[in-house]
Amino acid sequence: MPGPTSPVSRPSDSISAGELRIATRESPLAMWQARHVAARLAEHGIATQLVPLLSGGDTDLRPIDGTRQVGLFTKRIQQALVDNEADVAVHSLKDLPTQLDERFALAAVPPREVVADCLVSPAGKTLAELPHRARVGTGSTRRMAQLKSLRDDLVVMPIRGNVQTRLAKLHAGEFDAIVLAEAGLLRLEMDDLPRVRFSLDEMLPAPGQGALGIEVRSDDETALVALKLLDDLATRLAVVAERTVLAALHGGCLAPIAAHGIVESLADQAAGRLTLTAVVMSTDGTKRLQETASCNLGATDGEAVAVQLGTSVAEKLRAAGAEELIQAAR
Ligand SMILES: NCc1[nH]cc(CCC(=O)O)c1CC(=O)O
Repeated sequence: MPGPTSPVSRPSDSISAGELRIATRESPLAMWQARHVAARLAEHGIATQLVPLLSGGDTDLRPIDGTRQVGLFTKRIQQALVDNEADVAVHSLKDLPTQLDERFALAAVPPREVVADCLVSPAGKTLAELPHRARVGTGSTRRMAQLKSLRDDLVVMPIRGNVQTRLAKLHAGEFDAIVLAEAGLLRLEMDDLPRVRFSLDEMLPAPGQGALGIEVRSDDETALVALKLLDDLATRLAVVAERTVLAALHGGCLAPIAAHGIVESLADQAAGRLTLTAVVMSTDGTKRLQETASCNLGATDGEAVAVQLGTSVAEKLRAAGAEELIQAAR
């Protein structure tokens, strides 16, 4: 233990000079996320450089783990870590497959801001205000199922593309409304876009929604120490629990599975508590399985507790018939 006169050692003192290279795709959301991480690191005196990666072309398709279905959004920037073109990969955690690659460490999960989904329509209507048989755009079975259970007259239609593309389709009149993660809109500085936030009871979010996940090479101590500065334990434990449900039910990002974790009183270790709610639905919204469970965090390894909680919630959902609903949605 250092004596009272020793200088206080801050983690950033041990980071050697040199810029950390942050890989980013060129979409506006990806660029915002990379710049956000650069700004947070700058607050700790850590210099960075953005490495924009061209999207499209063969490089996008190089499989890094043998599978092509999962991780479409995340692979290109992971490849930049493997090729040593960059040191830091910033993801929307929602897009990061639950099966993590051992070559990378999830070095930081920064504080989550807005977790909820919202309904976006030209006049900012609530779901109840939309006309009979309104056309609502979403590509997500999770959102489709919850929309149908709220209003079974709605015509839920598939929509693709990035946030800007979806908004353009809405404003071209292809849909009466669309559902988006509010976090994405806020990151894109669309604060003034007419929208109505769903409550968590109406529309439980996707595992990891609204959070970022930052990967570095597992053996890159410099990057690990630097990114650790941005890690928020409460958010990390919540998303670990949420993602454990998805993994345990073999859900993948296309399954009608929602999960939301929340940590209370983390500062007071003895009272810290993690609560997890997860939902599995039929895509037509008529069947809904829901489980909620809590655990004390105590002084134990929080992540192990979060995994246990996620596993036990997934087990209860499975016992209630979750896998049948997930299979049927494929
Ligand atoms: N799959 C696309 C995607 N990935 C992350 C976000 C938004 C930000 C987030 O959820 O963290 C979005 C758009 C959306 O779902 O509306």
